[in-house]
Amino acid sequence: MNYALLDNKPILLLPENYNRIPFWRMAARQDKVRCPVCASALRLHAGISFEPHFFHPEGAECPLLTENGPAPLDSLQAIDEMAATAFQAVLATTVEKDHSEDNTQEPLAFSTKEHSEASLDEENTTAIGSFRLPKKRTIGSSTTPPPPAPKPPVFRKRLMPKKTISHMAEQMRDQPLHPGQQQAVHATEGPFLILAGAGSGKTRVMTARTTHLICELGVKPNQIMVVTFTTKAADEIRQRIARQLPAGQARELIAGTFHSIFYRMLLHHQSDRWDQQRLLKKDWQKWRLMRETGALLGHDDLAALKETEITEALGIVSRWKNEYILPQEVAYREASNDAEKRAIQLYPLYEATKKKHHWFDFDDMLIGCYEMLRDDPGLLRRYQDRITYVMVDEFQDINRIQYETVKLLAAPQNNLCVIGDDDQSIYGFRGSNPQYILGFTKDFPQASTFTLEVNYRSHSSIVSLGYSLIGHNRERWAKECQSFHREEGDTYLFEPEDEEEQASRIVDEIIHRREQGAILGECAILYRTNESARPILERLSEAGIPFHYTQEEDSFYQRQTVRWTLNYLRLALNPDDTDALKEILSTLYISAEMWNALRSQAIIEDKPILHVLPHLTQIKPYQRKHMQQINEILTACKDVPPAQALELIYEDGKLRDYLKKRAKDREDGRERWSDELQQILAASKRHASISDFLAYIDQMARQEKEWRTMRPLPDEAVHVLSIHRAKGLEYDHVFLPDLVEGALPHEYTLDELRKGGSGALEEERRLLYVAITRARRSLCIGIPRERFGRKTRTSRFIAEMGR
Ligand SMILES: Nc1ncnc2c1ncn2[C@@H]1O[C@H](COP(=O)(O)OP(=O)(O)OP(=O)(O)O)[C@@H](O)[C@H]1O
Repeated sequence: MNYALLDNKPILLLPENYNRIPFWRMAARQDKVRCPVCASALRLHAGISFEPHFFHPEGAECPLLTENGPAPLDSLQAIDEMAATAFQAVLATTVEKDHSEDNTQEPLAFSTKEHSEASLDEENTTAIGSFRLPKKRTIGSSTTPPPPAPKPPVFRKRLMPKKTISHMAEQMRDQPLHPGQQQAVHATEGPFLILAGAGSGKTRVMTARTTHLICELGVKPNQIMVVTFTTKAADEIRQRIARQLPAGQARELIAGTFHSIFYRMLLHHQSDRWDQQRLLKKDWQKWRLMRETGALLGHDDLAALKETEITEALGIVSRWKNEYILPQEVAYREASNDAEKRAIQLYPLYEATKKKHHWFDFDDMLIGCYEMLRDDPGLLRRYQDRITYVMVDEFQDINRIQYETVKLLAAPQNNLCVIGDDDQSIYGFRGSNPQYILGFTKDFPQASTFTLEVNYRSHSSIVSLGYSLIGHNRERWAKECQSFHREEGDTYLFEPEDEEEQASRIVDEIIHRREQGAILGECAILYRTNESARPILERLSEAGIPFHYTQEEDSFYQRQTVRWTLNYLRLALNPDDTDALKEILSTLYISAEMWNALRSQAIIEDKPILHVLPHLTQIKPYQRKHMQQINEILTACKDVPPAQALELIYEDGKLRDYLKKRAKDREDGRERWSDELQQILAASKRHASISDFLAYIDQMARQEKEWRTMRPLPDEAVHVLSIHRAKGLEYDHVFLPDLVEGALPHEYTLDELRKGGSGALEEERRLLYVAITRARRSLCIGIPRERFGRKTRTSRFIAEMGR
């Protein structure tokens, strides 16, 4: 139903007031939205593909519902009529009452506004007769026309592709391998480049090619090396092949990622040197090593470096190593920025320290294997004799050191088949380079090239959106593409108010699809940056929907800025909360040493520590004034909604000033703290009281521990993952949040663009292309109108791909 009562006033869900949905959603959570027939609390369901509506929660008893739960579909109309009559009755009495009490009452669409907004309207408007006009506007005499009203956000619309691609011919349908795929399977000798678009069956072709080599051509499985991008892909190929081969044979196949195959070789020949106990797996292990080394060697500048600076520099070092650029080669390089300068300084030191302690990192495995084969011709020969066929999947993401090693192994026969899609190269920051796929035929002039251009995965409008977008990249191999599926598919664009509402809409949509028969495991939410995941995970948790999520960052609520902010709120509720006060002392410029003095004073005066703060003798007059203010602010915060309290704490309480100064002192130019403040603010807007908000956060913090250990069955949980991790995977329903400038394309990319480089923008476009092409049937793209409390701009990619 699209009508309900809010505080006994009728509200109507009509397109012109859909912008009220976040507020009504919150009111419904607080049981303030009621059914006009039975007066029970209603919930609001506002997803993406369907009209928003109010509904009775499970177990409600209402004439609108049958005894056995919601009424069957065929009686819906009768129910609607019944409710509408009841609603009209309330409406009539309300309007009558309103007219008799106040003849400036707004029309129905506006009578539903919440009080704060209504009073704001009164402040900013002037009453003339029964009309309200905005202040600072004159009537009639003005020659300048009023500025056009901003376009209302799009609640939901179909996103139509800019270019429509053709369908595959009817007579070629329904065969396990189509002619192009068959050709790729049967061409086995010599170098071979398969350029394949997204969803064109690369995995299928690799599997079929391997079985063809073994079953038709009698090649032994241990003579074939298949390199995949993920262990999961290697396992999948092995499983598929196992179904077609005698027992045990599939296990002999040399299949895996570059790292796993090369590491096995290293362990076999140099087991002492490559003991996995000596592997530096995590970034923190590396930066700690560097910091300690710096201190030991008396490099004060190194010891003073921040964790982020060391990690950033080691990222550059890793890229150099993947490009096989050695420390001595970078020594004389002119650094293009500070990070590169630090990397030049760190690289030799990092390598020497590792060597001294016999440690190694993942990049060393690649270099180690390459050098082992290059420097031992006898060993190389043995491998070359044994491995007679080499296949490399996701070749667009290969880096130099991997490519050089593959070339060594494939020689001299060069039965080297590489499969890739230059449009899906998304690991530039790790040293991978689409130039290797684009230049393969130069390295192997005798190579045959095939293209696979039919997309078998996605419904046609999804394929068209992907190709409309990627066509804007200059550095690419142009491909003709066709769609196997004739169904158009669902492609939606929606513009929620902010990231919180965006998460609510996605989750409501998933609930709706589940009711329509969709499997949760076939729904995926793909994000560009980790920040996008938080509200989504929280909303999934609230709705009790299981999900798969690999924690990639620290918990949001454990971050320093967030902890400080929440402790201010805790103190507002309870000035006796000593733990909270102790944590925020530094933000008040009170040293930890004063804590004991404060406690003694509080005991003597029998007051909360917060209240004795202004009376401390050790503090300066300006501090005393600030402490008094803090006490006043926190007292004022107690009874206001958390969002209002946060504004007071940020501004009047000067928390924002403190964080800004702190970031400046640490020369940490990144505005992460500011985004974090805005994220807390956005989250708080969904709660009416501080206690409600803090209880919610405690619950989320508890649930987060469960998220880390939760292992639901694949089909029974929604997938929440980064676009990078989604490569090679596919889902029926894909949701892409935050298609705004600064998120996708990422802020770093925009920085590079401002400096004149366009390479990073092309990689971001490829990233979005990968995301879009993961979807089989439906794709929903969210454009929150605010993110981190700031107005957003729609991602430039939207206009490139659709209309
Ligand atoms: N000849 C075919 N007929 C019908 N379906 C096919 C055919 N070939 C592949 N498919 C299906 O198309 C989908 C995509 O195939 P696959 O995952 O092998 O593509 P891919 O090229 O590896 O994709 P991507 O690079 O985008 O990850 C799969 O669901 C697969 O089963």
